[in-house]
Amino acid sequence: MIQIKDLHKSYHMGSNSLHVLKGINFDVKEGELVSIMGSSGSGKSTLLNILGMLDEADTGSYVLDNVSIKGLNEKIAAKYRNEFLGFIFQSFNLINYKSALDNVSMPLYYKGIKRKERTERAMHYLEKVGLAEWSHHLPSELSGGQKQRVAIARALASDPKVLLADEPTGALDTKTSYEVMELIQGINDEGKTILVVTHEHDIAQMTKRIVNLKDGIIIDDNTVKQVRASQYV
Ligand SMILES: Nc1ncnc2c1ncn2[C@@H]1O[C@H](COP(=O)(O)OP(=O)(O)OP(=O)(O)O)[C@@H](O)[C@H]1O
Repeated sequence: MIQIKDLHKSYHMGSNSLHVLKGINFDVKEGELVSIMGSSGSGKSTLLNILGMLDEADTGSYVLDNVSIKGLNEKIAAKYRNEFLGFIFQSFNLINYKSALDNVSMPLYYKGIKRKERTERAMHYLEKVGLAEWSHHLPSELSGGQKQRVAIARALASDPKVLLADEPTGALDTKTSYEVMELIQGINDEGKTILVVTHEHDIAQMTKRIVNLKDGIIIDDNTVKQVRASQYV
């Protein structure tokens, strides 16, 4: 589903430059649930922004669902972004004056889907995340965990090929974090390819594979089973 080869990215500020990604290689197969881990500044968000087609690498290649992403013009990139990718953010990014239902159905409006189908699809995904009864509530009337569930329903409603989650539990307490991760696991069990950026070990352990970044390079890339086995040696 994703093939990344020798990605490099630097930021330039005046005469200074910061080499943030220093040759990243990895593949993600359809149906995987992968976490990208690393301490602050290791390059996780930079990598996720590139994977999410919000930014471009300086060199290297990125193939998403057999499409080479590098050098696409903005219009085509936006089309692929909408078609292929769903995003989940730490701070939920919901529209505060719109109900849960409207938050979930709004992206479908921009895809040209008719009102009746938009509402049906949005309700279907709100049911899936356990929030059918909250569909007419505003985000301010929902808990953090419920807000993230709305955001997950919104991401799923467009049926993207890949879900990209940037610290999806970063604003949640421990119990709610585990509940949100269990929801993400359930979505993955149904076949969705999901990448989760996190700096928390216990969250990464709830995925199936952990890619560990340090100073812009991958220092480990193991399945969670391998990681657990090595902890008992
Ligand atoms: N737009 C930018 N311009 C200049 N420097 C940047 C920019 N974005 C990130 N950086 C720098 O690049 C490095 C990597 O940042 P990045 O946000 O990718 O790390 P991260 O692992 O996601 O960190 P965190 O967990 O704190 O979000 C940091 O030193 C950061 O200050």
